[in-house]
Amino acid sequence: MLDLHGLTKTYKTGDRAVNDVSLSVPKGQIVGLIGPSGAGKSSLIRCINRLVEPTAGRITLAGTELTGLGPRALRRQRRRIGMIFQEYALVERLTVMENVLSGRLGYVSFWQSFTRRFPPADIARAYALLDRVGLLDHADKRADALSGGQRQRVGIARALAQDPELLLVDEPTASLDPKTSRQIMRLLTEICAERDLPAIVNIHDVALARQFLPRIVGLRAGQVVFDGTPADLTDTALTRIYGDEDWDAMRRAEAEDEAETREALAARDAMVLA
Ligand SMILES: Nc1ncnc2c1ncn2[C@@H]1O[C@H](COP(=O)(O)OP(=O)(O)OP(=O)(O)O)[C@@H](O)[C@H]1O
Repeated sequence: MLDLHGLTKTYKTGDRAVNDVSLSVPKGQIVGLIGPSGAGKSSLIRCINRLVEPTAGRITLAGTELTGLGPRALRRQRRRIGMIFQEYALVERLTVMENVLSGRLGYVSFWQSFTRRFPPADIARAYALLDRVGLLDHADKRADALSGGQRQRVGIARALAQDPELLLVDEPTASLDPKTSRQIMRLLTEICAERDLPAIVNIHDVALARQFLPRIVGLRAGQVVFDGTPADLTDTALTRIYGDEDWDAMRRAEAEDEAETREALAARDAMVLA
C-alpha cells in the first residue's frame, strides 16, 4: 500500500508543481495519472522515490515513511520501488540479460556489481522474468538491437528484478505505436495483478488509460481534481482536468490518428514482406 499525505513540491523558481496531494494506492491496484502538460504528473511520480525532493507532506510505502530518510536509508528503500521510463533507460551496449540483472545492483556487493558476477538465483530469476515478458529468446541480444516494444519489456523485467513493492511508470507508451502500446499496457496490468503490486502510471493517452486502468486520477495545476473509474470520466470530468475542449472532436481526431498509424504500419509491413 502506498500512501501520500499532503504531498507538495514547490521548485526554487516558485512553481508549485504538486499541491497538497493525498492519495492511497492499495496492493495490486494500478492507477493512471492524467492531466494537461505541466499539471505536475512527472513531479508527483518523482517525489515518491525522491528523485525530486518534496517540499512538504508524507509518503509511506507499506508502513515505512520515505520522507525524511537519510541517503543510506533512502538508497535501501529505493530498491523497493521499480521505475519504468518512457525512453526505457537501457544500457544500449549491454545484452538484454545484463540489463535485466542491472535491476539487482542495489542488492549485490560493490565487488559483485563491478565484476558483474550475480548470484545464480538472480540469474535464474532474470530468465524467468524474460520468459514472463516474452523475451526469453532475446536474452543474449544487445539492447540496441531491439524494437521499442521489446525495449520496454526489458525495462519492465529490469524493474521486476528489483523485487519491488511499488511500480512507478512514467509515460511507458509515449514512444510506441498504438498496437504495441496496448500490448505494454496489458502486460503492466497483468503483472500488477499477478504480483499484487501497487502502481502509478503517468499516461498522456486518455483513451489508453480508460481502456486498461481501473482507476484514473486527474491532476490539474498540481492538485487532484478527479479520482474515479473510467466510467466516471465523463466529458464534465475531462473538462475539470483539461479545461474546455470539444471532446467529441478530440475523440474523432484520436480515432483518425490511430487509423492513419495503422495504415502506415500495414504499408510498412507490406513493403517488408514484398
Ligand atoms: N526542475 C524544475 N524546476 C522548476 N520548475 C519545474 C521543474 N520541473 C518541472 N517544473 C515545473 O513544474 C510544473 C509541473 O511540471 P511536470 O513536468 O511535473 O508536469 P507534467 O504534468 O509531467 O507535464 P508533461 O505532461 O508536459 O510532462 C510545470 O510548471 C513545470 O514548469
